[in-house]
Amino acid sequence: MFRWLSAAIDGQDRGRLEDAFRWLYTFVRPQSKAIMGLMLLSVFASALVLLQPWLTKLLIDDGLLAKDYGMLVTMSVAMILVGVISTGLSGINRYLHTQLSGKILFSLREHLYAHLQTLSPQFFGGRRIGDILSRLDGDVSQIQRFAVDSMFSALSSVLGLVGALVLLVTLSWKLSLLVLVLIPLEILWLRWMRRKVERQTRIIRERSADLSSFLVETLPAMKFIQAVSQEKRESRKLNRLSDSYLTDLLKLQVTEFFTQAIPGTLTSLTRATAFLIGGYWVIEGQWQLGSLIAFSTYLGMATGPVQSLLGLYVAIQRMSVSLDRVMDLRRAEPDITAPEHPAKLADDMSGEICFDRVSFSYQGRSAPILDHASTVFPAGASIALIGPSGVGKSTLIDLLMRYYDPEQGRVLIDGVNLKQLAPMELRKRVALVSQDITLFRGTLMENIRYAAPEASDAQVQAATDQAQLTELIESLPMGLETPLGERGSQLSGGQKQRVAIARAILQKPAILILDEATSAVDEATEAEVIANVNRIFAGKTRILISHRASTLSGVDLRIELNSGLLVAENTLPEAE
Ligand SMILES: Nc1ncnc2c1ncn2[C@@H]1O[C@H](COP(=O)(O)OP(=O)(O)OP(=O)(O)O)[C@@H](O)[C@H]1O
Repeated sequence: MFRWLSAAIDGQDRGRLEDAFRWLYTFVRPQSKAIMGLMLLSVFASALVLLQPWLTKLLIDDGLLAKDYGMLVTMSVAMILVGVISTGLSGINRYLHTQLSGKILFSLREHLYAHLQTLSPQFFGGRRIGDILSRLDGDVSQIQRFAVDSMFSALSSVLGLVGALVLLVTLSWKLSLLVLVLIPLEILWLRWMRRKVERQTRIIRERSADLSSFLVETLPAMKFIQAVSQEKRESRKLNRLSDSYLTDLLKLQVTEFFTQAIPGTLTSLTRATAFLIGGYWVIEGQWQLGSLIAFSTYLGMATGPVQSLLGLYVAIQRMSVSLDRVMDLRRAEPDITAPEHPAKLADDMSGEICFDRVSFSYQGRSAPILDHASTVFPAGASIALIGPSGVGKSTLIDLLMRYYDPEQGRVLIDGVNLKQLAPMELRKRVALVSQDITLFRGTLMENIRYAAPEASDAQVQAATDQAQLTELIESLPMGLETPLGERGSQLSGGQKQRVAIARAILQKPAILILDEATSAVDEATEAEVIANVNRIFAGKTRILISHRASTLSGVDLRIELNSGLLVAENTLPEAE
């Protein structure tokens, strides 16, 4: 089946597509019971649809023309019953269909989201967020529409087609020959058009990704755009993107129109021919009027499914484009993985960090950030990591958090190579407060608890006191329960930093990193925050990165990063 589907699609690597279908099937399989139920319903519904014209034929030929009142009443009642049952079935069908389709759509999206969560910053850095969004939204919906809607419509089409063909032949095998001419012509036409549809669909999906990317990039940056008075420029950009989307959409519409219109016209021609020949037979008394009317209805019923089955071609082309775009996300491999048997860090770990001849450079950049750099961040000490801007201090922290692995050398915590640890285990023990504070829509309380959802109210209260947040909380209308708005837009830079520090306090890490974490607060508040941090995290390893001398005064050790090397210098007098 997967091979057949892949073979029906042009322009793509078949093996790759077969894999994609197999992957898609893993989401459909768990729903097999619901699918069977819906299939049964479809069989019933199709049978009822096919019954209607036959009842009409009996009503005309055996009731009206034969002047049989009993038959007239029976057929009328039967028609009403069939109509009512059909309506009931279509209601149930719709409900179950939406349920099934929703389940497949959401499990697909949740699976992809979980996969994205395993990917490194390198992946997200190299992609436009709007493009990822468009794949997760539009493309996933397109696949779901195919996996459920098109498949069921294909099933009822096959049932409708077979049933209608049988009844057509029963009514008149001679006139049925017309269908034999019509169907091959339609198939030939659609085969010819499908490559065009596939190409244009791909373009449309890309245009839609361009639009999403534009909105995702510019909406959060609106304040900056206003500040530099570039609103018109962005509006023009949106206008250009919309224009090119519309142009390509219209091209696709025209192609799709002709793809469907030619078979439609052929059907009308066939129908007219059937009326001409059949009508002649009725006038000549060789055929009955009811049979002619039923024949014409069944002809429509036979060509309708042929069209929708062939329209399935178009749906497959559209879906294969989306499937490939989604699989592109699925195929992205996580750079950082947990080893099969990960090591554990002791509960009372000391927090010593060792860089052992570590080399690292970013892809596409020639200058290495670290070049056989070695040093030890002693356990329980407060250490200033210093170096000029852009030298690689944050990168070093990324290596320590294992967002990247070194090209050479090892990073060790308590003597354990980070590569032997599950990233989650490591990151639970290291709290990082960086320059960019991530806050989510939700209350202040929820944001502070983000890294330690199990923390009690009293613990949150204590953490906010230690992070100098008391005054802010008192000024907020609902205290800790105040909603923060999109990405904490109601807080100042310094307040955000203190929220992040409270968060880190609750995480109870063995190692704390403050990467420019207090740069946005005034020196007096900073001194207080740092004094508190030193008190709360006494005995834990603390790494401070700052360009402010005051932040770094009073540390136990300074480690300088320069030209890819790490050099440690003691700041305290040697102990006796
Ligand atoms: N994802 C990336 N891909 C390629 N190059 C990068 C990436 N991130 C950072 N760099 C480059 O690596 C170098 C080190 O950046 P990093 O942010 O680690 O410096 P830093 O010492 O923390 O700087 P600052 O003190 O200004 O915060 C810079 O030259 C930067 O341009």
